[in-house]
Amino acid sequence: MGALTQDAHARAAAVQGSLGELRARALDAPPPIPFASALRGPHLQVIAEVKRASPSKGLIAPGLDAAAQAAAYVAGGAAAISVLTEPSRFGGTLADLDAVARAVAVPAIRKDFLVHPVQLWEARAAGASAALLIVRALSPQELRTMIDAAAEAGLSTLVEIRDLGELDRALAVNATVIGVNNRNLETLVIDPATAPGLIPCIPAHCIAVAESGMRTVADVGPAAEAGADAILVGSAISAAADPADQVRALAGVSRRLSPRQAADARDRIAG
Ligand SMILES: O=P(O)(O)OC[C@@H](O)[C@@H](O)c1c[nH]c2ccccc12
Repeated sequence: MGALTQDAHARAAAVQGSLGELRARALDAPPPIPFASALRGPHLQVIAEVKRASPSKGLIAPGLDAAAQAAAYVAGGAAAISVLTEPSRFGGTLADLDAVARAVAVPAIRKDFLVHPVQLWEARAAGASAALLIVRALSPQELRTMIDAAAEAGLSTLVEIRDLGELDRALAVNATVIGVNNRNLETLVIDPATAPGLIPCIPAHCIAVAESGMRTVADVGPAAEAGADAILVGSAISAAADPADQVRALAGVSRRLSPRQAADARDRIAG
């Protein structure tokens, strides 16, 4: 992940001079669509991702039409669309984000290794309603700066964690939508037990999202059982012959309706 964040710093530096213009474009963009409220419901909500490629899988769907793909996801019931904008490993572009935000009436999320506020203004200028912040990729000071900058830009955040220490850092900056990544971004290895293990520790007032490595309804079961409000799915649906149908199947899973009991869950992990 070091290389990806270094790269992100270089990309941020390259657009630094355009901050004024980006802020002006952000103010002209259609207003952001509420993100957190889109992710609560009796069924598991699906954040469907537009993903052309990845470091672990290589090319997934290099030729996909981002806007058409997002429209198909929404037809299948997706509550929000995640759009990779990282160019070197994920084949993403800000143009994809812009196209998706124009094509659908659900929140679009900028998915990238965001390290600098100017990238949040880029996201809002491209029509995003939310942005991903990866706790592991940011110092505590940077995380605070990015949370504040996102709020100033009018963006909601999806704050990504992988362990209890990172959950505490997310809660310390009042994150409300918290994603638990099953994939270790350093080794790229998926551990499907990560999200189901940590989600019960996420306080009930937050939205809990299980991320990565889920392809089938059976794969989603443990996250739903753990009390996830939403799942984030990319590879499986980006390459699907019928993406609407696949999202529809995943979106049909009932979530556990009892509130998460964060204090108890922590005790179980600690003890
Ligand atoms: O393609 P998958 O295994 O369904 O995963 C989607 C999403 O969780 C993944 O793309 C992701 C989660 N966190 C990230 C951070 C950066 C880049 C990508 C990601």
